[in-house]
Amino acid sequence: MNTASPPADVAEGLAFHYASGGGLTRADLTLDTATMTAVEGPSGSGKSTLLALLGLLLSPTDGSLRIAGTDTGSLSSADRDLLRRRSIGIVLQDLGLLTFLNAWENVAAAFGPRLARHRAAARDLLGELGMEQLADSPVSELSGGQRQRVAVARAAVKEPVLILADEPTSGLDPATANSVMVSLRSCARRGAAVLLVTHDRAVAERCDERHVLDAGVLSAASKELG
Ligand SMILES: Nc1ncnc2c1ncn2[C@@H]1O[C@H](COP(=O)(O)OP(=O)(O)OP(=O)(O)O)[C@@H](O)[C@H]1O
Repeated sequence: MNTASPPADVAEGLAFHYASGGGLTRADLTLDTATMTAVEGPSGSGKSTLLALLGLLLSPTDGSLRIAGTDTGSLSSADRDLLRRRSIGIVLQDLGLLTFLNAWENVAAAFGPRLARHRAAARDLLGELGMEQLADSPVSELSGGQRQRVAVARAAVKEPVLILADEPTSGLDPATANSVMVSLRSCARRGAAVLLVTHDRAVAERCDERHVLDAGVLSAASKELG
């Protein structure tokens, strides 16, 4: 971990209340660069809401959020979009890959429509994530784990300070889940703060920091949890 760098993300008293009454009651969280952090929690505890807040996809009803040194509370919607595009990579559960493009084109698409300009960066990163041989494959022909790694590469290729991953190993067999975790670790080694939400204790245990969400309240995982 690079302790000289300021945190990628600091949330204080972050909260979001849906009209239904559900949501996120309180999250205090610091995400350091080059570090993997897990948030565990049962269904309905607020994991997706937290991820959407950290990804600037939702605006908090309370609390503050600083990303890459910028206080997001005072930003216009255009500036929030800009900060998201520059500083955050998101791997959603529904990966949102473009099925008519191949693997490297999907990664390059993170930069915009001029795919060929970013061919080298996209292929290099896929190579780092163990996907060199599959860079030219249509994503429709890739396995679930391979697609997940393409989505990780797409989130990471612009070298965001923060990478958010929603259940990145969900539905994968242990070997494939391992390859996805290795890919996320590789992103952290490149300097990103990586946050993943998971139901899977074994996945959380591979992270440097662990937090638990319970009924909308985030707290540090106690060491005796393992
Ligand atoms: N769009 C919405 N409108 C109203 N309530 C919502 C909405 N999305 C989520 N909620 C409520 O907010 C709470 C937290 O939901 P959230 O999806 O963040 O939980 P989660 O931990 O991600 O669940 P899961 O693991 O099942 O995806 C739940 O009580 C849920 O019913």
